[in-house]
Amino acid sequence: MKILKDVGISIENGKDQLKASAKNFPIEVFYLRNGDIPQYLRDGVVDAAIIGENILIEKGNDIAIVEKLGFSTCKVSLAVPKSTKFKSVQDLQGKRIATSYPNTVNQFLLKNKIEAQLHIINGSVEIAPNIGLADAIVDIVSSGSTLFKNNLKEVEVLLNSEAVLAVSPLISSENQKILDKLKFRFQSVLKGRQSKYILLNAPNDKIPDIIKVLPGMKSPTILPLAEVGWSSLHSVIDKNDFWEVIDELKLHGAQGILVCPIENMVI
Ligand SMILES: Nc1ncnc2c1ncn2[C@@H]1O[C@H](COP(=O)(O)OP(=O)(O)OP(=O)(O)O)[C@@H](O)[C@H]1O
Ligand SMILES: O=P(O)(O)OC[C@H]1O[C@H](OP(=O)(O)OP(=O)(O)O)[C@H](O)[C@@H]1O
Ligand SMILES: [Mg+2]
Repeated sequence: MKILKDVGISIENGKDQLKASAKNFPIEVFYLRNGDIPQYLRDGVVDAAIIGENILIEKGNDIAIVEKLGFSTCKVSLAVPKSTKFKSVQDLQGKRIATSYPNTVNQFLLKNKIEAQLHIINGSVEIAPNIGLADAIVDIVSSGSTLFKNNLKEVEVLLNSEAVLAVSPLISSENQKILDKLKFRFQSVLKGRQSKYILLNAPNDKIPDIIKVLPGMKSPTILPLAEVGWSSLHSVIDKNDFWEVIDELKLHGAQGILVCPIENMVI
């Protein structure tokens, strides 16, 4: 809902309403059960969906991903009780594994030539070893606190997941055009989230060194300050390089450094 809001699409949905229209963009939004979405896409009931990649891997291998969206990141992991001496995945031979992700687990077992017994359950998977239902589990791990609370330890990551925009194979060319517009807006917001706008003041003789640290989208903007011999530089930096860049800029004589968030970045 936040990414839709950030791309300027406002959804009019009353309390607990499962179908809503956008006020200012030609889409309808359905709030559907996560695990049902791959089938809705396959059948063309919906043209596109925002869904966890882990669910597509489990139930919708045939469905194309349009864009990775960078939120709801999690792993699908194998975990065993803390007290279990676990050396390698071969220790799973003949063991019982509880999971809501049977296809993902079966593929993993096949790849590792392991024969194990699967217990498919829909939720509260982490409790399975404690109630004697299984020797190991495969489930979503994010912070790891659910594993910790249930005395389990993660021993293998089967896959990494994040929210994605997925498309129905039956989408019409008319609706594909709308989806392309949506994808473009998502990309602009995601690039913006990844970047910061930076402004700083520097003596003119330091500008060549500073430009090397600040490549920007094309090249930095340089504006003269009222004080002779000084300029203001504006540029865009990657959020992840932020602190290293600031340290280098200071070394090169930059002053009055301002860093601002970017709402949208259209390249
Ligand atoms: N703790 C978490 N941290 C990050 N992402 C998560 C977490 N739990 C779930 N997700 C992501 O969100 C998606 C939906 O979560 P989950 O499967 O828990 O749905 P749910 O709301 O419990 O739905 P359902 O009731 O249909 O099972 C998951 O497929 C996964 O991609
Ligand atoms: O590593 P953590 O940060 O603890 O997150 C992982 C937990 O989050 C999800 O459960 P959720 O709270 O969605 O409950 P659910 O079982 O009802 O889906 C998932 O099924 C794990 O149990
Ligand atoms: Mg959940």
